[in-house]
Amino acid sequence: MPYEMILTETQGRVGLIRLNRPQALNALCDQLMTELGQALRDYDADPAIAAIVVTGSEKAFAAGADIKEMKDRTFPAVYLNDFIGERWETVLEIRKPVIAAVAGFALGGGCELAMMCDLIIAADTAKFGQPEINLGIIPGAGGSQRLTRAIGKSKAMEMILTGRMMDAAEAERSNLVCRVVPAADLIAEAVKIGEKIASLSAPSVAMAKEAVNAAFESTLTEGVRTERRLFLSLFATEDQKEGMAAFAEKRKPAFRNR
Ligand SMILES: CC(C)=CC(=O)SCCNC(=O)CCNC(=O)[C@H](O)C(C)(C)COP(=O)(O)OP(=O)(O)OC[C@H]1O[C@@H](n2cnc3c(N)ncnc32)[C@H](O)[C@@H]1OP(=O)(O)O
Repeated sequence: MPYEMILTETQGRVGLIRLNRPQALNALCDQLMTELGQALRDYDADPAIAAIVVTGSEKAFAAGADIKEMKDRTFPAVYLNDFIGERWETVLEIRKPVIAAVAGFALGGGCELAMMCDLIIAADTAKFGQPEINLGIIPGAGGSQRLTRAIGKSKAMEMILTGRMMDAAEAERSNLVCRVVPAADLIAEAVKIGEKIASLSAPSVAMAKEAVNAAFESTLTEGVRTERRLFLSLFATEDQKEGMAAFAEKRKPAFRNR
């Protein structure tokens, strides 16, 4: 499918999706979110791809939902059309690791999209925020929940109640992002993480993702139970035998994803 608002390219076994609506700072309109969802599904289904990087431009990862598109929507329209749910949560359905590579603004829905990804790597130019309060609304794509779990109640409350932005250094200190890198290195570093993941056993990668996500979606007891079930099931894979044999034999493992 030809895209108008995103660009896709593959680098080795990493699928790169670039939001490409520069005139609106990658504001997340319906068309962009539909295209993003399609590209994510395509890479998820592609056996040649092991990890996905979602990025924006130097100036903006995404400045949020498209305010101009959304401003005249009525309650029945947003409710009946399941605004947000319908298009925004595709990234949560993706089984392969999804890395958000954020430079510039990641605001509102942009910050929420980044937080729906499995990890966020940030350029030193990144700015995160949930400024919806300035528009007379609140976060609607999970920001009040995911930001609070990532950075804690007090800081999340301050950001969401005042609309204050957080720079990259603060985002790293607050555990919102895994790492901050110079802007010029952002894509290369994100792809490097994807390539490292691609070199590992796909079943263990998928189960590691499922186990970490269980920490967000269940109680500690349920999460530990999920981890245990996944951990034990990996002993049914050839890759577990190969990984441990390779360690004992002091050689590199040759994983076959089974
Ligand atoms: C997910 C849900 C449910 C909700 C949301 O996400 S609500 C949106 C939350 N985001 C915001 O409130 C951020 C809005 N944008 C800004 O505050 C500023 O644009 C900025 C601080 C990110 C950057 O300011 P700057 O002065 O550098 O650039 P602008 O001239 O303001 O923007 C350039 C160009 O982009 C258009 N733009 C920016 N953000 C959006 C947006 N979220 N929706 C639609 N359009 C956006 C902006 O209007 C301008 O275009 P025009 O010159 O053609 O008006």
